[in-house]
Amino acid sequence: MSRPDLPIEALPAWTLLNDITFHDVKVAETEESGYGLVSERNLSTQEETFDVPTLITVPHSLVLNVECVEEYAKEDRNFRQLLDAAGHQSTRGDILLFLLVQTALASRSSQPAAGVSNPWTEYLKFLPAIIPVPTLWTEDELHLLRGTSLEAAVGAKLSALEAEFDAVRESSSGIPCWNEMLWVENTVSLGDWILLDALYRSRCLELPRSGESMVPCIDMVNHSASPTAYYDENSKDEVVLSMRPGTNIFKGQEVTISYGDTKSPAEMLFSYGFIDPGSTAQSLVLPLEPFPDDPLAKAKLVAFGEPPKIHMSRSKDGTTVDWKSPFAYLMCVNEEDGLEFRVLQETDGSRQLRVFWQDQDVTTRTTDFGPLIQSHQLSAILRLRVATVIQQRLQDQLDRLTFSHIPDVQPLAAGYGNSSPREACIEASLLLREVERGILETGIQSLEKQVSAVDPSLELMADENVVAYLGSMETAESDLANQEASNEEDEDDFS
Ligand SMILES: C[S@@+](CC[C@H](N)C(=O)[O-])C[C@H]1O[C@@H](n2cnc3c(N)ncnc32)[C@H](O)[C@@H]1O
Repeated sequence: MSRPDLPIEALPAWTLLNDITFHDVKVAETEESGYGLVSERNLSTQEETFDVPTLITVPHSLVLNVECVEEYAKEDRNFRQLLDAAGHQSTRGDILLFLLVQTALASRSSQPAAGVSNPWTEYLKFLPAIIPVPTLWTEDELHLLRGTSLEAAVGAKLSALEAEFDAVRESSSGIPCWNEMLWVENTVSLGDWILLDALYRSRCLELPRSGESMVPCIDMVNHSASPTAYYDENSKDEVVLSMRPGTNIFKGQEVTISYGDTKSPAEMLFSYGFIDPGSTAQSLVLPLEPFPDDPLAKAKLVAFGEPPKIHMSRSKDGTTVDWKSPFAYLMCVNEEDGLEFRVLQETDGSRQLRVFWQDQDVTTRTTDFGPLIQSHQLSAILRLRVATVIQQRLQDQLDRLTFSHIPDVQPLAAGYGNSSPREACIEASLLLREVERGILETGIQSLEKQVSAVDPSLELMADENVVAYLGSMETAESDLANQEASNEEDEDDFS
């Protein structure tokens, strides 16, 4: 669907009509980040002040959150049917349905069969049609992410978006007006759904009272590691953008906020389409899979209840990596260690999977196996298993990152319609690869120290149970070797 654009010069008229006030700032084209907010005069605030200047005020009625979607459904009976059939599962899902309908309305020149226009119908026309997040990258650009944590994440997201769109299509096909407008006339496609998801992800805010929301005009403010403004809700529930205390903004300078300083580079790229090295946390999240030959793998996944992951974060000085992976502990314990699954029949006939650890019901504590194994007699061995699993997973990821073939790319020259990756995608992916490689290498080194048998002072290897366990393994191995040697002798005899 082609969404008609409105020039940014028309935004002041739209804001006036909708009671949004701008004080000494305007939305304008920036050099590198699309539209942004620019100061129209020199502004400054004292360090210790509560009386900070307000730059933008947006009425509560324009805040697009789950209540706003509900209110809209009260005015529009047809949308109510669509929301009841395909919505009410998440704030994001309801807002996407609302945006889908507004986009469909905005793209129609004739009187629509369904849907009631509201301020968002027009506002959407000011928003960019090109959003640099990886779910909207081309095939060639996605190849640049091979071996990074985003490789699997972007693929999984695209599959999830396709499934979501199919579900909306399916559940609304029985409602005549939406069936005609959305599906028979093919007014919207999967591509539109992916674009709306990207718009939502890159522009939604977490407000203190209104929760997850989109706010017109505040969503025109770009990010900086040294932000000069922040958003909040005032006593009238209006959303306000205010200057930070102790800042100076010169005439013509961009006003910025922080999109958060605890997000990983992958998260920044995934949500916003850029990485700011000055404000990202040195962290990395990798998916983890149970051992393929573990007969309890399925039960462990069901009992764990969420996708297994490894979270890693590197210290500020870059020398150590901390990791967390509650599933890795569950993954590494077995029946002989005291793990048991039982299926219990409830009085209402339903069946429930229960998890037992050393005869204690720990069904509600499956993410706690780290602490749970502490009291086990072979706790050090179990921790050694876990450390080895994590180390191997990091090594596999590092190998994939190192050996995945990155095409020798030439950036897309402006104005040329070829399929080469865009320069911003190349730069962002190279930065992501560099950061993730550093975290993986440091993580592997930290784990190597833990599991290394070379340094006897190290915690795991110094544990007497581990030494005894490895000693028994060595004896078993040498018994096996002796047995094989004597078999060979036998074979020699036969020959
Ligand atoms: C909330 S919107 C801000 C307004 C946006 N620039 C526009 O043209 O509508 C967030 C998007 O702005 C861009 N952006 C914001 N801050 C940026 C930065 N520091 N560097 C690069 N792009 C940035 C990214 O494309 C991001 O997805």
